[in-house]
Amino acid sequence: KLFPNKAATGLVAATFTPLTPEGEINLSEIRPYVDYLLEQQGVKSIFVNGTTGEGMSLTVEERKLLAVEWCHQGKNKLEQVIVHVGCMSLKDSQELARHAAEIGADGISVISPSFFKPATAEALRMFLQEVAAAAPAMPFYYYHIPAVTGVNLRSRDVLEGIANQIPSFQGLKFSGSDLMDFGQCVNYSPSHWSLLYGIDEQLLGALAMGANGAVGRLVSI
Ligand SMILES: CC(=O)N[C@@H]([C@@H](O)[C@H](O)[C@H](O)CO)[C@@H](O)CC(=O)C(=O)O
Repeated sequence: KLFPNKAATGLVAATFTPLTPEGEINLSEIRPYVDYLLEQQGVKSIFVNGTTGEGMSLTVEERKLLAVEWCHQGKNKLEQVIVHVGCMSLKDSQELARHAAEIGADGISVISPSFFKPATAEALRMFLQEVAAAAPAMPFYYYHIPAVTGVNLRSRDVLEGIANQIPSFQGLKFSGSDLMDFGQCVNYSPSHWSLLYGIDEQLLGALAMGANGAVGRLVSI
């Protein structure tokens, strides 16, 4: 099998990015953070450089340093380290995707570009495809978060035929409140995909609809 079924399920912590008082990334906090998540929260998987981690406000270099440290500290301890690699620039996203593969991350995730927004689901799929192709063996998760991106395309439309364009497609991180769209994604998805819900306050509803897990901030603190 080209892509072993290694989808992230259960609780996934959306990690904060530790900073020094001067605003520099503080890598020394990551090891105790991993231990805290495992020992105090019972969380075995993490989602780094996402919304909570303020990935979109960091430089590509900072994101790489963080991804390296999370993977290093999580090795043989965490089940999954998923690295968010979405950027406004396709080339930056591709660079981060390649980097995540090189450092042994377990998956990558990509948010929609949000300054020049894709007008159609097909246009967004093409962007995702180009990023995924830079790291074709990395399990790939589309990250839907319309309140932040302003991209209100239905995830169900984005998923249409996506496995043909992205053979490494592994699932969806759905941080939207439209449970009808989420439910339609559940109905469409093959069983080896993982549908991770991202609004902690609505998690019970999403679990009832078939979510395989959650990516959230409330377990990260
Ligand atoms: C906008 C936002 O930060 N949403 C959070 C939620 O965990 C959110 O903090 C929670 O529902 C509390 O409102 C997660 O979806 C974030 C997340 O998965 C990420 O950091 O990538």
